[in-house]
Amino acid sequence: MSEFDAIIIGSGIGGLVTATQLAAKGAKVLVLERYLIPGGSAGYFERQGYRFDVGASMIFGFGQQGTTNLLTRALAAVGENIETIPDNVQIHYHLPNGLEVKVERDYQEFLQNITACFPHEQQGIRRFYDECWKVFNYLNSMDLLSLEEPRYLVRSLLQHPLSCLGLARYLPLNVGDIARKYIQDSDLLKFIDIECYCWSVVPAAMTPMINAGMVFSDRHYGGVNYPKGGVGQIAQKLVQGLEKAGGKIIYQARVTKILLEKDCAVGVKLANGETYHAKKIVSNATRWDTFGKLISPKDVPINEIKWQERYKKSPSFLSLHMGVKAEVLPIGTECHHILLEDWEKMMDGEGTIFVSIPTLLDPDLAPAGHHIIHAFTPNWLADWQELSPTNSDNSSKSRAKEAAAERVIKRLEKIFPGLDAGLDFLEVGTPSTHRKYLGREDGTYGPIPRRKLPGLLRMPFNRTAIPGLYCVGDSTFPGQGLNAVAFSGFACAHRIAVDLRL
Ligand SMILES: NC(=O)c1ccc[n+]([C@@H]2O[C@H](COP(=O)([O-])OP(=O)(O)OC[C@H]3O[C@@H](n4cnc5c(N)ncnc54)[C@H](O)[C@@H]3O)[C@@H](O)[C@H]2O)c1
Ligand SMILES: CC(C)=CCC/C(C)=C/C=C\C(C)=C/C=C/C(C)=C/C=C/C=C(C)/C=C/C=C(C)/C=C/C=C(\C)CCC=C(C)C
Repeated sequence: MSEFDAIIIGSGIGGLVTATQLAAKGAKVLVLERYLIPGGSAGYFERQGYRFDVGASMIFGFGQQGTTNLLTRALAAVGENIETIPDNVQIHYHLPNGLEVKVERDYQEFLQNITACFPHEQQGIRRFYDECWKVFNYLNSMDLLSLEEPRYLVRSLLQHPLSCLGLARYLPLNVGDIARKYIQDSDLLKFIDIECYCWSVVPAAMTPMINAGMVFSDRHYGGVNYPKGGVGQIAQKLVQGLEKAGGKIIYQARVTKILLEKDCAVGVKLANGETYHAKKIVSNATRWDTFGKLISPKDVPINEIKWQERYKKSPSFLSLHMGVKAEVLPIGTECHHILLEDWEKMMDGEGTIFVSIPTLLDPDLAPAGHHIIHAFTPNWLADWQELSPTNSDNSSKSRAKEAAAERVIKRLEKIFPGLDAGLDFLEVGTPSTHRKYLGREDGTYGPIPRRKLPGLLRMPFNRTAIPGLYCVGDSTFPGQGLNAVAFSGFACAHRIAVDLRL
């Protein structure tokens, strides 16, 4: 007998949106989280008076209008909301050959900024970004639910025929296909590459146009907004809403096995030996952790093996969580920065540096007179494995961490002179830290195409080939990003609710 309608493995934002949506529809839901607190990559940790976000602090989906404000909507569905602080510049880019661009919240101002750098491409710039708006306006005109639910598709097609057909046209396209229609300047095309890379971890040629429509337009529409109290608040409030709606979450509950009966998923087994049963099982773990670990290799369906031939793990990150004296930040410093000195190194390990300074929006996250600087840069687990304490002595790993942190800080001194001298706190996270605390294989940021694929067409939805088993999070359509995994949560809960006849 099933104790629950649905068990959700993992309390990342994808898992929590699925859980809250189902609980709000009256389902009996259990969330099992291996760590001490909810949120996964959107969690937090506290040290010496600082509250650090685990991941980046650039949050989409908190707008007040339209249908793409999925975080606002997910919270509202369980009677919750979060005070947010608008971020007026999405990113301040510091790029090769002195190219400096600020992506202002105001669309016209952003177009002026980028046109000032490439005046000969004025028309192409406007046409490219206007085409992204077309995608966004299609998405933002309709309820965003499961594309695996035929009645929803028919209803959407009848109510919003232009939006549906427009989206269907863009589903197989990548940003590079569109950008090259309008833009010739090779440096401007490189700028479009980093505009994509900084959230999709692949260049424009491999970044789905639907996701670019979301990011490149919503930053000027709903805007980037920071949750007061830190990114961790989103998961905390979703859990509060889940419990109010009758759902349950258990922490330190690491699922080691998804139980199958007659090839159907019927329950889970925890590391402590306990078992739980439910009508539907949802995995918020990555596909690599789900198929091959939670589902034993002999039971992995063939379509999952094919998926792994098309998608590979993106690198993880080397993260520097810094507490700094306030004087380190020049007046007018923006919250998010991208630093890259050589276009050729954009996708290399330690190539692009990402910076978030959330205390510029919420000063309460650091002791008075101090700021948080979270700097992170792509990094591979393999580069640390031979240094792991099990293979050699711990000190070689510590030295390597110190040296890597020094390299990043030295480069950041160009934007924040005096950073090194102004350091009050430093904690360095490696790919193994991400693997350990987030339970993500190799600490990966998520799946990326192995080669150019047709946009989002090959990204799987929530159902899997194993009856009763669903996936949610960044290993499912439409991929990485908090608002993206929130969409995947809405879609997953919608499909399950229909399957459960709720
Ligand atoms: N925009 C930003 O600044 C920002 C910040 C943070 C995260 N993100 C995005 O969030 C996305 C990740 O969200 P997500 O929902 O896919 O997943 P996630 O990795 O954040 O969460 C998965 C959760 O499942 C738990 N888990 C994994 N295996 C488990 C097991 N066997 N048993 C129990 N619990 C288990 C983990 O501990 C974690 O809490 C990333 O793609 C990233 O893009 C964005
Ligand atoms: C009916 C017929 C014929 C067809 C159906 C067609 C149809 C209806 C299609 C519908 C498609 C849908 C609904 C698609 C939905 C797509 C969504 C919701 C996509 C959302 C994407 C969101 C993304 C990619 C958000 C990313 C955000 C960020 C910022 C991610 C991470 C950023 C960083 C890690 C970098 C941070 C940077 C710095 C500098 C710190």
